[in-house]
Amino acid sequence: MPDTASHEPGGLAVRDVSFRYGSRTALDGVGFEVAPGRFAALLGPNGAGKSTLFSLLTRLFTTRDGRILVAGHDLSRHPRAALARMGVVFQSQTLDLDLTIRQNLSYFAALHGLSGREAALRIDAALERLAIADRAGEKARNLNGGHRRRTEIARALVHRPSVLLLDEPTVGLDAAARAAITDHVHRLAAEDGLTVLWATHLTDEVTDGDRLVVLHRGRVLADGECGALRGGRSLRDYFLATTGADAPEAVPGGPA
Ligand SMILES: Nc1ncnc2c1ncn2[C@@H]1O[C@H](COP(=O)(O)OP(=O)(O)OP(=O)(O)O)[C@@H](O)[C@H]1O
Repeated sequence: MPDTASHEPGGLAVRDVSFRYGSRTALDGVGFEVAPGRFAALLGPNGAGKSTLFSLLTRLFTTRDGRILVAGHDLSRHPRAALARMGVVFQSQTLDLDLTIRQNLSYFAALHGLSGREAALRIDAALERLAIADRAGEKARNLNGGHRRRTEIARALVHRPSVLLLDEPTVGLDAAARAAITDHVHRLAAEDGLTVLWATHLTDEVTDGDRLVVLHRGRVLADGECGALRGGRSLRDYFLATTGADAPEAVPGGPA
């Protein structure tokens, strides 16, 4: 049985965060909060600043402008405590293709100080949760893109984070795999209480009950429940009207 009651509650808060690359402003006073157990979509066109924000959230970059709180822990003052509560799925693929699925997760568990029976139980639970337990003994190289992504999500859950960050996690996947992964991660929030921040430029990955943060040219243009924000319009039309940017939303056969 997957261990689903394992995620301590804890939300995410981004407060007045700014970042510049030299003279170029990439983020300008960005602020939003994601309540514990909510799925939040960070929707923005290319160049909006999503990857820059993810780099700040994961401490690849740091800034003095603004604050980030992960499950109540200030990322710049208590980075270890904050990062320990965070799971991350990066945009580019980060599995060791020559290792099995289980080995990839075991290696990651060891980095978090987990080994033996405890690590094995957690790995089993995470693989079950992403419905890839039956592939555990296979080398990552033999998996398709969708299953590799699921493995990365499972790996991000092994240390039982309360906040899960995903940076455009469906890039390069076909419509069916995209729908499956979008659905899996929505369920992690709804059923397991995980706080999720899902960066995307695809409007069909966002559902009406999701928290929606629209980022454009480094600023938050809208923040609220998706269904309420879009009203009678499609999300794509709402997004176009809000940003003036084009959104390559629906891939035929993609998530509803
Ligand atoms: N290393 C860098 N040096 C200078 N400017 C950069 C650098 N990285 C990003 N930028 C600029 O910062 C802004 C935000 O870029 P960022 O990559 O964060 O956006 P994004 O929303 O993630 O877009 P994409 O989906 O294309 O990755 C853009 O104007 C981009 O050109």
